[in-house]
Amino acid sequence: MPDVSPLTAAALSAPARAVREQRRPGVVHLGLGAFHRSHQAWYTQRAGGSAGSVAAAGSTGAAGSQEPTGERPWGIVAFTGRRPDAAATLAEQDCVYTLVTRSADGDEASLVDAIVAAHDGGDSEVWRAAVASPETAVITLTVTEAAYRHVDGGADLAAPDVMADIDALRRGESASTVPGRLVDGLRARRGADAGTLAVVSCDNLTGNGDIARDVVLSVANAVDSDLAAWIRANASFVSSMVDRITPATTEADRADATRLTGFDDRAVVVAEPFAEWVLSTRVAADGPTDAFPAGRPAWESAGAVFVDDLEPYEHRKLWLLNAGHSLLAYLGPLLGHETIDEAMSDPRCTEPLEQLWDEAAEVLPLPADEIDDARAALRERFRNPRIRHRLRQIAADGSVKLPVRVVAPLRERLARGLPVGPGAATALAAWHLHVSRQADLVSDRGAAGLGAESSVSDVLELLAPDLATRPEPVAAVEAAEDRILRLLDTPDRHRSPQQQGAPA
Ligand SMILES: NC(=O)c1ccc[n+]([C@@H]2O[C@H](COP(=O)([O-])OP(=O)(O)OC[C@H]3O[C@@H](n4cnc5c(N)ncnc54)[C@H](O)[C@@H]3O)[C@@H](O)[C@H]2O)c1
Ligand SMILES: O=P(O)(O)OC[C@@H](O)[C@@H](O)[C@H](O)[C@H](O)CO
Repeated sequence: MPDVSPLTAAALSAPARAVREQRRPGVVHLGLGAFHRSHQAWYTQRAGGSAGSVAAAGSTGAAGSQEPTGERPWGIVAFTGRRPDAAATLAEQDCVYTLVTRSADGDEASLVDAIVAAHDGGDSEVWRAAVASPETAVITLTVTEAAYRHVDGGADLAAPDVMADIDALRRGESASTVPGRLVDGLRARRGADAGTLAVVSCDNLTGNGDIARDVVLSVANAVDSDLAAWIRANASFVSSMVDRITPATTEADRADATRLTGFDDRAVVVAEPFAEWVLSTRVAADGPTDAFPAGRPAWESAGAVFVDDLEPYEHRKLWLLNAGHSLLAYLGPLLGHETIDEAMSDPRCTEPLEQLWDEAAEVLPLPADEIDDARAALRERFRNPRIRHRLRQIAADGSVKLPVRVVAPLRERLARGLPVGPGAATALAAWHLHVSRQADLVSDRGAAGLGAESSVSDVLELLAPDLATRPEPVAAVEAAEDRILRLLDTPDRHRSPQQQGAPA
């Protein structure tokens, strides 16, 4: 390989460097993972300022293409969720990183420079100062579904770490959970009299802004009711539907990026070309009257859409894309597959996938042609052979994901007198087999009680207690489980001899 230099801000073109110097640190982000870098940071970059193009030879594109608007371009102060590593890595390269946009035909690399600072989320002093800064107008979140610690109507106040946070916050000390950290930051903002702001959730949950609000207010109430009242009046909580398939980065991805740019980048992110962001403008009756009371980047100029009623968009995405992902993530490994595209080449996976989509389509509040288009696009996106999206990554935390992706549309069907359907039943049965028979693959503390002896009723009790005593769902999932077990016993041309002996 020709000369490879470490990636720093010096790699940016002169106009991009000029834009970067003007960036206003108005967005604070919590959860500095792959998805934030491929999605919100990319939208923010494209929303204002000039291109973040690569100055060096070998570049193949620019992350931003907007002309300067006259307003200062926005910048992001990003915090890791759990470990400091990602912040340290990014900070070492001036927070500039490569986005590899990977289509079925090839890769395009661009540099993203919208992040202006990266910090360890455990550094509570820096976190408080960032949230309390009068320049901060928006907090965005990508912390995973499980991190909200959500139970009906609020945070799980009986969970030991949430209880510990409440005690710590009462003593004026820092918190460790996401709801606790948000309360800690917002208390500092109240203390600084820095005024209103918006909290935007970008995690795969229905009504994710409402969930963020509920968990924050419940923890704040337990700490200090005046603080809760201040947060209610000053912080808007914005729900958003986010979409861009972004697998965890591998060493091979890093090498690909280096080949394209000539830089050694330790914070590369790879994503599909498709991207969607739909944000709700609806506000709570007792909160700020504007969803973004302190302003925001012009994300719409980068393709984001603002709507009053988000529900159809989030249901489309969660009940088709994410439900399909979860079905494949549990069924696929049982059949010897490792990635989404591998599972998509196996009719034993695609048949229940299409059934799952048929079932969701019947209760989606959208025109049939829109649903057909979305399904056609998903087939193509899932089949992209160059996006190696590992089923194991998607499988994590099924106990939190399945209620949102699979149980919610199923409940909607039952409410309308429709049958359970084999697609949803297969997803739930495959999850049961995954957690009860593939312990080495399971990463889900919510599923800890489901061992080899667990039954379908136990599964439903955990995911959907209201369905656990109803004969139809139990029978449908049991029948689906039998079907999967028969598949596992049947030699198939899709399975290598090694795989044929594996699961059971
Ligand atoms: N990757 C995608 O394709 C994609 C697409 C749409 C939405 N999302 C949403 O973004 C989330 C993150 O995805 P990612 O690809 O960036 O994952 P990632 O593993 O790269 O990053 C996850 C981030 O969340 C933080 N985190 C995890 N658990 C936490 C906890 N308990 N408390 C605080 N922080 C915690 C981690 O520290 C990390 O910063 C997903 O869970 C999903 O809700 C991801
Ligand atoms: O990121 P998670 O863990 O919520 O879910 C895994 C995937 O289903 C998800 O990341 C999708 O790739 C994404 O939602 C596509 O926009």
